[in-house]
Amino acid sequence: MKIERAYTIVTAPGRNFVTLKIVTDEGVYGIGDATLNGREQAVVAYLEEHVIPALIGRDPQRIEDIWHYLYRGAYWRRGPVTMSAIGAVDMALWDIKAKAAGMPLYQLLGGKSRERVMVYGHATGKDIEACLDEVARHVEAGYRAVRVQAGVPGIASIYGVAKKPGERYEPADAELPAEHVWNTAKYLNHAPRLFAAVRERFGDDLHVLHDVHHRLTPIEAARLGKEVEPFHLFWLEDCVPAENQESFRLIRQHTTTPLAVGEVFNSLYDAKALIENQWIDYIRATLTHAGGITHVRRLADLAGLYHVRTGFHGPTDLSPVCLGAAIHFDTWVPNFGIQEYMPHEAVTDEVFPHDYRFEDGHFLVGETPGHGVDIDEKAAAKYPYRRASLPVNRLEDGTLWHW
Ligand SMILES: O=C(O)[C@H](O)[C@@H](O)[C@H](O)[C@H](O)CO
Repeated sequence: MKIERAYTIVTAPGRNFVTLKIVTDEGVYGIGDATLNGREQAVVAYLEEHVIPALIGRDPQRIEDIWHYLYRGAYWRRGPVTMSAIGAVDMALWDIKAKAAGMPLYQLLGGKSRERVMVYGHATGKDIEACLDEVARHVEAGYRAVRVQAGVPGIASIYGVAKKPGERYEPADAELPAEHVWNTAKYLNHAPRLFAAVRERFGDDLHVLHDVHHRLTPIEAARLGKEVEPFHLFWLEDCVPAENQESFRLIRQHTTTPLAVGEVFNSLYDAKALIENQWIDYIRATLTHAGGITHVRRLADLAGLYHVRTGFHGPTDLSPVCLGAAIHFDTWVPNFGIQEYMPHEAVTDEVFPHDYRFEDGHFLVGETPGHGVDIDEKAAAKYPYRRASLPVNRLEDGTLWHW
């Protein structure tokens, strides 16, 4: 088998997505998700100029060799653009291998470790009351786990909370970055009240999660983790920016609140110290941004040695292709924790037909050979790319902060 053709498809059904399609001389094709929110065209250029020309004529079944060819062979290692491009190639090649074998992807990985994959949904509201109503809506829909984010009095806009009630939250909401204002003291005083209210209304059984979105310093994160211990969070996510993995040592010394991190990681090396020192409980790197199935499998295996479980990133800015492949991975991976789920818009699902199903707070993997997600190129052509950027955050004195 040989790779005959490969090309990128950029489409915006609801939001921008980049898909790589690899076609073989035997007619089998595979697709991979290459979407890097707010930086989509950088990955397209990387794929078209540097990756696709080097793939033509290669044997698509040699996934391992192609992975190293693209990683070591670039000389310049890691980084979100490179790793998302490699991730898309890798996902498409696993899709091809599984189709050629006539098996759903999870079978090739090692078979089912579980019957279904628990997900967490997002409940957000402009204040605690509105957020509780959203939690109730999720519980009624069958969710066992819910991430809660509420507006904070005195902070005009907050991460995760839509501008208008009932509106979908999409962070890349402007052509150039919108400017938000942040106040750590107000947030820290308010956040524990939200978790107290959730426990009060929904009891002990619901899994409650929260995303700090990288905004605290280590000692502030330690305070938050410690103060919310009575509310037994499933996890506290991205409590500090994690380039300095050592920061988590300090947080860990102060709190038993479980910690999750890694959605912006693109390599095992971003998480190595976090895992080996058991400073975290859940690793959130996912297939598109961290070099595909081949690399994330190594990361998950390392994590498993240290009791760290997976909790893959699953926002709407990863396409159904990444989500579908992730559900196969989640079905197989022994040290699975949870899968994030932000439902895509109906137009997105129309462009990306798939066989995974959501039922009773869980995903059920499909049985179609491959990863079970396709792209309808005709439908995709109806939704042209529009530049969209993630916001920036400033402190009240104008200092640029972490968004
Ligand atoms: O926990 C999450 O799902 C995330 O924080 C996302 O929603 C990011 O903000 C988004 O992926 C940025 O592109």
